[in-house]
Amino acid sequence: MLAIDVERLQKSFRVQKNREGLGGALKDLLRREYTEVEAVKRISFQIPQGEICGYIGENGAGKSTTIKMLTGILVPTSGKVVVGGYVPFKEREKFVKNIGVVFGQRSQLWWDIGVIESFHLLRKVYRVPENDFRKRLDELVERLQLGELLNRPVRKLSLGQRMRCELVASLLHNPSILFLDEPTIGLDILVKTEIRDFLMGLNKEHGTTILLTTHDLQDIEALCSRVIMLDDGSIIYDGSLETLKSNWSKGREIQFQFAHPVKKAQMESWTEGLDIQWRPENDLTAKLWLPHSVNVSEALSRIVGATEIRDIKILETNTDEIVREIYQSEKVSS
Ligand SMILES: Nc1ncnc2c1ncn2[C@@H]1O[C@H](COP(=O)(O)OP(=O)(O)OP(=O)(O)O)[C@@H](O)[C@H]1O
Repeated sequence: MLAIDVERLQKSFRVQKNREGLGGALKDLLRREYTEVEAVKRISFQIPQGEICGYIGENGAGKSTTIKMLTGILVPTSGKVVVGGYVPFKEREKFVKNIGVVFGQRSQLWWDIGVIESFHLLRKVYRVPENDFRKRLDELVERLQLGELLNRPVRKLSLGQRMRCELVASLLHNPSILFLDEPTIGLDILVKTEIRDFLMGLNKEHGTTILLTTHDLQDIEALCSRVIMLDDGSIIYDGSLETLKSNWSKGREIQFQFAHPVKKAQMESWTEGLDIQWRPENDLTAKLWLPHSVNVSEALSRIVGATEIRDIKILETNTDEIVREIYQSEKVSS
């Protein structure tokens, strides 16, 4: 079953033009002029139930506008949007029972009351039966270790503590689809890891579909099997992170640990004639940069034949760099 079905979805905003100077301001008063901003340009994608999908793009690419249409906050200008079997902006009451939303920069909790009071209020909003609520709350509190935080007012929580509470709040009604907008923004690496582990577990155990918007590509690497990349309102990539990396990385890096000290000139002599760069770190370790054009097995056999190797490590392609490059070139084929 499809959790999210989007076809030729489009959103334009009418934005007031501001003319320059005092004369311009007077003219604006008498006769306003407007321009159209097309924030989302006829995008189509389908997300099956149980998938974790990353939704990425530069500032202003149209991510929030899409999420707002998917969660029923904004009405599309045209196109089809069905989430959990409902049209979000039309069937709001039934629709919201099926989704959870966490906006990293905005809270759904009441600032001055204890966290547990907010949870009770949300139970009433979503009409969750008391027994189901208790069971769910106990499970979530244990998973996210909220125990002693429950009676504190939200304003006295750290950002990491608040984010954990936000996640619980979004899941109390057991939604099958979760929208996360920058859920780890501003958090330290420990809390980020905790949240990523929690989301992974949630997806595995409950089959929760997750659409994750983030600028933190480590979130994507840790969680997403699929990534949709947006640029200027259009989808420029929809596929696996692996394919994105292999299509876009220019090569790979291999780290060698030698059994005996080696000088850079010696390393270069082993791979003479190959378009390869050696970067020694000390006498016993060096990194080798191999562009895709170079035959890896030829390079490796030359090196292994020339010296004794203690260890070889193929280093991960740096996704941040790849994505930055794609944003800059603004073209990608899936
Ligand atoms: N309410 C609005 N009125 C007019 N223009 C808008 C409105 N909301 C968004 N836009 C414009 O639509 C475009 C897409 O904005 P959107 O907020 O969806 O981008 P984003 O990818 O979420 O960016 P960010 O990463 O900065 O949150 C931008 O040009 C933005 O200025």
